[in-house]
Amino acid sequence: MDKLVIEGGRPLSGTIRIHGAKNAALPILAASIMAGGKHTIENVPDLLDIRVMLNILRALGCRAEHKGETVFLDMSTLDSSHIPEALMKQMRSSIFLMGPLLARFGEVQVYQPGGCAIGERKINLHLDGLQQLGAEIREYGNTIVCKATRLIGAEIMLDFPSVGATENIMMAAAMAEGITTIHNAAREPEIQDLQNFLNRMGANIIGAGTSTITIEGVKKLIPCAYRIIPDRIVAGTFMVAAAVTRGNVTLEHVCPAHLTSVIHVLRRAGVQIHIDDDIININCRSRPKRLERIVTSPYPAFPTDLQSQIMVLLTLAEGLSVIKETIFEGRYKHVDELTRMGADIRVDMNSAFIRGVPRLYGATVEATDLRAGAALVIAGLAAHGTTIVEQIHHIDRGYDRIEFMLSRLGASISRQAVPMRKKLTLENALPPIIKQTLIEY
Ligand SMILES: CC(=O)N[C@H]1[C@@H](OP(=O)(O)OP(=O)(O)OC[C@H]2O[C@@H](n3ccc(=O)[nH]c3=O)[C@H](O)[C@@H]2O)O[C@H](CO)[C@@H](O)[C@@H]1O
Ligand SMILES: C=C(OP(=O)(O)O)C(=O)O
Repeated sequence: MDKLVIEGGRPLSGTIRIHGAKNAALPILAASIMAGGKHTIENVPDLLDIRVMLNILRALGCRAEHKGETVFLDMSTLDSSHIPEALMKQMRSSIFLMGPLLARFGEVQVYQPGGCAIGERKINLHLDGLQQLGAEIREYGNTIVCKATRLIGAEIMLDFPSVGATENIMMAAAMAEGITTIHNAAREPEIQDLQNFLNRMGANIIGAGTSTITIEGVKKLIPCAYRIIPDRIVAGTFMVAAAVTRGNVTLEHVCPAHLTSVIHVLRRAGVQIHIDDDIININCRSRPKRLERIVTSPYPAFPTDLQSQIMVLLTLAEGLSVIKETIFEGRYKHVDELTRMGADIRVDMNSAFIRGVPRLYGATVEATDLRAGAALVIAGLAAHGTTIVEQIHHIDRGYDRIEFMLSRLGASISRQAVPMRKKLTLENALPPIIKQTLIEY
């Protein structure tokens, strides 16, 4: 178990390159099993979730190697459609394998997935969608068995534009008989990336990026080489970090079009942003302005995955700001930690009221989930004194060595190992003299 130790108060300055998108890479790695043979996937970041996905692929019989930022996959040895429960529970994205395994084997056994505790995160829309394509689904406690002798195209209307359900259905439908139309589909850029990857393998899909996706099933997919899009949430995190520390930072290898809502919100807060092709410069010299209302909603609106980070900026803005979180009911766990650093925040239902304070103070805080952890790191960079962020395995799920990237921008941040605590048992708690007496007795 590691922790991050941050000495705050230094403006970030310099240039860094943004790594590939976790949320694009994970479904694409899952989709690759639909084509037997060798794939090369580039711009894949070295994240905990990616490691888990590669371990699942290995457990299913594939060969998978991650060298630098390239993943080499050989799907010709894939021989199982049963995801081990222990691996399934390590992240939410293990559910992405359901559609592809069903398409390839006609059956799949999975378990309820794990992942960050940010809400209930049901999988009913995934299961309903697969059922509409002809799958028969049985649930035995935690175990889900899904079978389909034939997958047949269907008209599917999602009750909510779920990112994961849209992706799972797209993948299964890519090899179904006939045409599938997904209405009220999610429109995130990662869905367009998945469409591009599937089409590169020979699928026939149009419409990703809009609310209606049409998939004409094909009989066979072929392996391919593909490059993952840049991570818009990592880019957004660094944009906020630059602004909060009143720094001047240039981000390379980003896709500004994927960050429209974020750029708009930061500009409203008084942050200067310059865009040049795939480069974004963030410059902030003064105290941020308050933001009356930020509402997290499906893309292209402001992303829930940047809600905790933007909240840090608002803790230091002049006046009262309001955030409304509409995607995950449990995504305000960073609030208590920020309060311990001096922030003034009140939460009422899904709204957070943030009254800006002149400064935050260093404290020992705990990352409760991935983006909450990133927010605490940003708060530590801006705070007076030392901040220690614990439970950083959550942060490692989505940021490739965050401390390394921030150090390159002049931050004082280091990763330190936390010594393993001795398990507290009655025996461990007894002083040696009493232990000896007991043994003799
Ligand atoms: C790996 C990945 O891409 N993760 C992203 C993906 O997660 P994920 O795909 O899990 O998010 P969804 O869009 O599916 O979830 C959004 C909302 O729908 C609900 N829901 C979802 C599915 C379902 O079957 N039933 C149901 O009720 C969820 O509980 C949540 O309240 O989109 C989220 C919303 O942008 C992001 O925060 C995550 O970073
Ligand atoms: C919630 C997130 O991811 P996941 O869906 O993988 O838990 C995230 O990336 O912020």
